[in-house]
Amino acid sequence: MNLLPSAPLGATPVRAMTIAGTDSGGGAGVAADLRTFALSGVHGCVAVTAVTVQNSLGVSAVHTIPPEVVAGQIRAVVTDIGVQAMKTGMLANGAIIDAIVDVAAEVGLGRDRAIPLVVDPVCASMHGHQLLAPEAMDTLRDRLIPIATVVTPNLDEVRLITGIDVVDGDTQRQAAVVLHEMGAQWAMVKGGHLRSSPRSADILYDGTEFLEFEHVRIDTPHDHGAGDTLASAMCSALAHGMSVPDAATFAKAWVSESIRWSYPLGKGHGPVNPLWRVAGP
Ligand SMILES: Nc1ncnc2c1ncn2[C@@H]1O[C@H](COP(=O)(O)OP(=O)(O)OP(=O)(O)O)[C@@H](O)[C@H]1O
Ligand SMILES: Cc1ncc(COP(=O)(O)O)c(N)n1
Repeated sequence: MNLLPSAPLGATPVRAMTIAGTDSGGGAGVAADLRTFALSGVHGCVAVTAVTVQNSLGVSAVHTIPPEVVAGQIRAVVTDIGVQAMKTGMLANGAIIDAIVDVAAEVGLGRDRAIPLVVDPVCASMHGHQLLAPEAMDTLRDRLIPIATVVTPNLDEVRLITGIDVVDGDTQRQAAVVLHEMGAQWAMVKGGHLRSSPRSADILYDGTEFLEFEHVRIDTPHDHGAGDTLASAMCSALAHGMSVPDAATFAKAWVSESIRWSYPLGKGHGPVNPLWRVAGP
């Protein structure tokens, strides 16, 4: 695959920010995003939205950060360090989403603004634990998705956001149309959960054409953090100035390799592993 360029040692690199929760097991959330940012030549900045008590078996507690502290982290970074792209992951509740959308208008974040925004609409962990309050769904739909440069739901999230039950490529494309109509500039509907298919195919749509990104399905239980890794790789590529389709091509190859080199950890699901980028066999 084509890799993104790194800045020469000592020079200021491209910057990106993740607005997401922490995973104490280090598999998903902020930890996953920072691994991908660093390994794809990007300095990663962080706005923490929630602290989760989490391991390979699941999430046992969540502590949310006050909305004004989330907005403060974003404002502090944009006004000093400057970033070329951002992504959202776990946002926990509607008040945090409102704070992000408000500060986004202030700092020029989102579609048709200076800083592109990847919205990974995380609703639950892979173990089924809720990571977004159900009453926040309207705020996600009405306020955050309309400022997304690209929104990247998995099939469970598609069902919660659009009501569409994706069972094949046709319903996947139908969901992408609805997400685009909700205001996202691009919608990328991930097919990782269509487990009956031998290929894992994601559909990208911008209101004019459907693009498909696919890879043979890798047989592993260790796919914790795959969604975060796809979205942060796309964020890195956008920070480097790539178009959304080129960023999606890069991110799909990046996450596929990271799933291929995932490893067991704990008694449950191990994490995907972008360290293939530097640690060869
Ligand atoms: N077994 C697999 N083999 C190859 N690619 C996969 C596999 N599972 C998921 N993918 C790809 O990984 C990316 C993440 O997709 P997925 O639909 O699993 O999202 P997600 O549920 O948000 O991820 P996760 O919950 O694991 O963080 C997509 O590009 C998807 O096609
Ligand atoms: C803090 C945080 N953010 C995101 C996820 C989703 O990742 P997954 O679907 O692999 O559990 C998670 N489990 N925890």
